Amino acid sequence: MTLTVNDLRVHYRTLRGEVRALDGVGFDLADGEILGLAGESGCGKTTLGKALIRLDGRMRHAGGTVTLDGEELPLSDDRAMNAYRFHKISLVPQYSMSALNPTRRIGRMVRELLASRGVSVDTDELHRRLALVGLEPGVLDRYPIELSGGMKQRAVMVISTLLDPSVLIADEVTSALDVSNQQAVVGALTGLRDKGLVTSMIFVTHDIGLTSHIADSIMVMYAGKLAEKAPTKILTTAPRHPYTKMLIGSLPQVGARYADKPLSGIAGSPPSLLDPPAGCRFRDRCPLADRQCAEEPPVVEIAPRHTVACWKAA
Ligand SMILES: Nc1ncnc2c1ncn2[C@@H]1O[C@H](COP(=O)(O)OP(=O)(O)OP(=O)(O)O)[C@@H](O)[C@H]1O
Repeated sequence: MTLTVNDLRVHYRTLRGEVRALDGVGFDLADGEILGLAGESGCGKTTLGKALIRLDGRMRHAGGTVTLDGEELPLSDDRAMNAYRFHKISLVPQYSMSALNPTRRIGRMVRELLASRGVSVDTDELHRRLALVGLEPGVLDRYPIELSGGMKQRAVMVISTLLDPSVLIADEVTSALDVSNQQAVVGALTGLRDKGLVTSMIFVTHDIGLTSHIADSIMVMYAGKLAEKAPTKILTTAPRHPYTKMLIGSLPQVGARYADKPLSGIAGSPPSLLDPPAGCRFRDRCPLADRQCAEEPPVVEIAPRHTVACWKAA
């Protein structure tokens, strides 16, 4: 098992109190697995990715453990995390392609980044990796503004995986791209895994349709908790959590006309994570909710590799 996350709790300190962005999340990431992480805005996807790399000043590790390749990560110790960050676990952050330094050529950024980690550039290897994601060596002499969004995103992916991390977290790397650039980025990510340059991957996205093309399994989060995790085929064709069913049911279908099949959203909104209610957090929006749902549902493995947190899923 590459990564084991157990009852992870990460809060943000705010003037109004602590926001319980991750409130007891647990899952495994197997060797070679690409895990799609889905759920509506604010459910904690980005917080999970950040927590595994660096807790910023407002974030607090409130409990739980993360084990990577058999070692527990010192999440609260920023300095100790340096030994893991980028070397063993790496992140392509949301909006990272727009955050590239506009005054630096790509090649110089690579050299500076590697130097900061005490590693020198192996030019042949760098060219091989660029080719793997469909980029010419010439991109190293270019400024970010000279590259398309998809090229920048692929360059960031190469930079993030130069030290062959065990886990790569890719946060919304396809959101701002057109369909063909999305395909190129998804192809590049799977190529990095298939060539063994990263062992396993967490692919964070709003787009459950796209993630089903790349992910071996999908985890759906709701309001800081795990709702359901299952192999992709099962999660998309036979989901058990009412929230997953509604998410899948609200996906638009190409060719379906609104008049024949109106798009159905999920009425209501998630609870505030400042002071979340007890019990199932989805119950105010759930058509199946009853008195039992005032108790917090346990996360149950209802079939091999299929876990779900819902009283009504059994
Ligand atoms: N810096 C912060 N300070 C306080 N609360 C925060 C902060 N960043 C995120 N949050 C809150 O933490 C919760 C989880 O946010 P997070 O960004 O992890 O969700 P997300 O699922 O990644 O959303 P999105 O898809 O919009 O990126 C939300 O309630 C959000 O408002």
